[in-house]
Amino acid sequence: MSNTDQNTTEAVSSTESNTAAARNGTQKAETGAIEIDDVAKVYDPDGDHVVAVEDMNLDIEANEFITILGPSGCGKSTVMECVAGYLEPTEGEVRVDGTRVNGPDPSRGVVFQANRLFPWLTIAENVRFGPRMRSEVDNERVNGLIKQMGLDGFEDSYPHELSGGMQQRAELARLFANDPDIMLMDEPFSGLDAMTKELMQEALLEVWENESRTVIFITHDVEEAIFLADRVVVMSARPGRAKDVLDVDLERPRSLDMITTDEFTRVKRRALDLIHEEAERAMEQAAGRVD
Ligand SMILES: Nc1ncnc2c1ncn2[C@@H]1O[C@H](COP(=O)(O)OP(=O)(O)OP(=O)(O)O)[C@@H](O)[C@H]1O
Repeated sequence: MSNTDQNTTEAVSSTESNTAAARNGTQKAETGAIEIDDVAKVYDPDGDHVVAVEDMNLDIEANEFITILGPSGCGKSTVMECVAGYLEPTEGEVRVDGTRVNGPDPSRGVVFQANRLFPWLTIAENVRFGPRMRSEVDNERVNGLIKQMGLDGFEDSYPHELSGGMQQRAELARLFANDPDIMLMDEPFSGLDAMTKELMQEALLEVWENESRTVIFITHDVEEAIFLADRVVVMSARPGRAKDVLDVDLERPRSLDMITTDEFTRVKRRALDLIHEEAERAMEQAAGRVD
């Protein structure tokens, strides 16, 4: 084995033991740092040349919870898909723990707005699916996640027998069961009623606070973005880039009554001002008044 191979093997195994220890709650994993480095993405269907994202730069630390806000069509999903490895940037690159992203990887789990549970599998089978594919089923962990998501008693139900909120909770349990270092969530709660959404936010934070991972969470809901995040990224109108990054200086664990604090109000006011500016710019763009 070359020195380089040996070093790499040692680095990987120390990362694995670090991750395992962190999942057992003894320390935080240090994997899952993301660098979005000068990323641009141009879509060119039928020669239309849509510059979706340009000059996008963002460094995210391992275990950070980042939310992304921005006007419709500004490129939020495009950025997330570049991090997931579903899309290749036209310029620049995304690195995870220093390594360039070249395609999808199980260490980066993705959740979309519409849940992707398999309709022909029960809830427990859905949650077990990823670990089973890797021959790594830990029934205690799967049952624990089902319980944490308030789904005990529904293990043998099929997705269509559950409400939308319960299906989305099953989707979260499935995501955590896959044990990704990075969780990429594209408006996962946007179809839910206000009460269910609050319960989902609390459930997500509860599991995340126990088992730190890096999260990028896209939302159009300013309060949701602030309540969940360590930092809120506000993107500019298309072509999207990080217009500003707002620190959320609220202690954890978070509770919903924090939305009345001065800090919450400060961040909310700033976020709304930025979004308003960008929404106006997007409308002027659409009307052909600015580039
Ligand atoms: N496959 C594609 N081909 C052509 N254009 C695309 C494609 N995917 C996205 N776009 C365009 O790129 C821009 C950014 O899209 P994207 O979905 O990333 O934005 P978004 O901020 O996530 O939008 P929303 O908030 O509405 O979900 C939009 O103008 C969109 O129409």
